Amino acid sequence: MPVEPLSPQEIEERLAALPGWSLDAGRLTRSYRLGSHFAATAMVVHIAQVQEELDHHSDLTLGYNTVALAVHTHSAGGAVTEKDVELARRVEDLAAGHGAH
Ligand SMILES: C[C@H](O)[C@H](O)[C@H]1CNC2=NC(N)=NC(=O)C2=N1
Repeated sequence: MPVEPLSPQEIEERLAALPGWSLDAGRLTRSYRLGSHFAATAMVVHIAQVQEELDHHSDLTLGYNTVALAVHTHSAGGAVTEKDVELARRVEDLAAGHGAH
């Protein structure tokens, strides 16, 4: 089933409930800082598991002690959709357990 693009107002509403997330160059983005490179790496693996479960994948960047995500929906022509919001929510849910902030 095709996913519909969210309107700018819908994106703002979703972002209001996702502190730390923003719309940057048409993608939902957030960066996290962690306690070590190993902790950041473990979070990347956890996010990869969620992305496989959802069959929805961000551009996921591992730094020394940072993890950054940028996501939009390829199958919706690069628009932001509920699938991106769902991934952002799932990442928020797991972030605290990794000590990410
Ligand atoms: C075949 C597979 O379901 C698709 O290619 C999925 C994979 N992950 C995806 N991720 C993102 N961000 N957008 C998509 O449209 C998408 N499509």
